[in-house]
Amino acid sequence: MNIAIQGILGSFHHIVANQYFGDTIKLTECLSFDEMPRLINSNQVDGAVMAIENTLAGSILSNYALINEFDLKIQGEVHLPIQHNLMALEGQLLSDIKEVWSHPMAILQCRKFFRDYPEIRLVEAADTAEVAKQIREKQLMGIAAIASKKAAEIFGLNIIESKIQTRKQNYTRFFVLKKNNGNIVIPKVINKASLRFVTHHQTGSLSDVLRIFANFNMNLSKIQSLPIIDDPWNYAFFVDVIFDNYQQFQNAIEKVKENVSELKILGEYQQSKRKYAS
Ligand SMILES: O=C(O)C(=O)C[C@]1(C(=O)O)C=C[C@@H](O)C=C1
Repeated sequence: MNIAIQGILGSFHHIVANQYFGDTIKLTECLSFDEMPRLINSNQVDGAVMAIENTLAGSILSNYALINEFDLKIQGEVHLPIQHNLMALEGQLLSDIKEVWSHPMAILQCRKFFRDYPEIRLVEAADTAEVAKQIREKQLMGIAAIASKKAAEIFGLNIIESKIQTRKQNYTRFFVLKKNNGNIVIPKVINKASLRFVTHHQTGSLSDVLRIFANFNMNLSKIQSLPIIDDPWNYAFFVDVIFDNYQQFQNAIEKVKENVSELKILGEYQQSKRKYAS
C-alpha cells in the first residue's frame, strides 16, 4: 500500500500513517498538502493522510477546500497528541539559535514559547521533519527546528526544549483520504460522517438543518463554514456528525436533502478515540 503524507519521515503525518496502516506501507512524501489530491486521483497512491484541525491552532481551512474541490473521500480519522520539540545540532544552546524553521501550523502552536525570545526569527518551512533533515545534512548552526521526537531521533539532533507548544494537551486530527470510489480498508464500524451543505437564503435555514440532526439523535461534533469562492459572501457548511444507528443517519440525510440547496457526503467512517497524552 502506498500512502501520501504531508512531510517526510519523522513528520507527524508519518507517525499517523504508521499508526493507521502499520509499518509495512510505502510512503510518498509530499512537501505541500496541494500535491496530495493529484496523487490520489491519478492512482499514484492508494490514499493519503492529511491534517485537518488542531486544538491550539484551529482548522486548516485550505484542506477542507482541497477535499471538496478534488472530490476526495474521507476514509477514516486519527486524533494524535502532538508534542513539539525545539531541536538543533549537538552542542547548540538556546542562546545560539537565531532562527527557528518549521511548518506554519507547528509555529502557530508554539507562539507563546517564542514570546520570551523575541530575538529569534520564526521562519515558515514546508515540513517539520524536513527542517530537521536539512539542519543535519547541511550542518546548519544557529538554526533550530520545531518537530517530533521521532524526527530528532531519525536525524540525530539534540532536543534543546521539549513540549514547547502553548498548552501541554495538544492534539491534531488527521483525515485518511482515498479516491472517490476507491477503498483502502473497509471500516468495521461506521458511526461518524463528514458532510458539506449549502442552505437556502432564508431565515432559520441553518437551524432547520441542525434541528434535523438533533431529531434523529445525531451528535454534531464539529461545524465549520467556508466561503463559496464562486459566490462571494456566501458560505458552505462542513459538519461532522456522530451516530449509533446507520439507518437513522441515512434517514436524517434524506430529510436534510429536502432542506438544503446542495449536499455532499465527504465520508462515512469510524470515529477515532481521542487519546489523551500523559
Ligand atoms: O509534521 C507534520 O506532519 C506536519 O506536516 C506539520 C503539522 C501540520 O501540518 O499541521 C502536523 C501536525 C501538527 O499539528 C503540526 C504541524
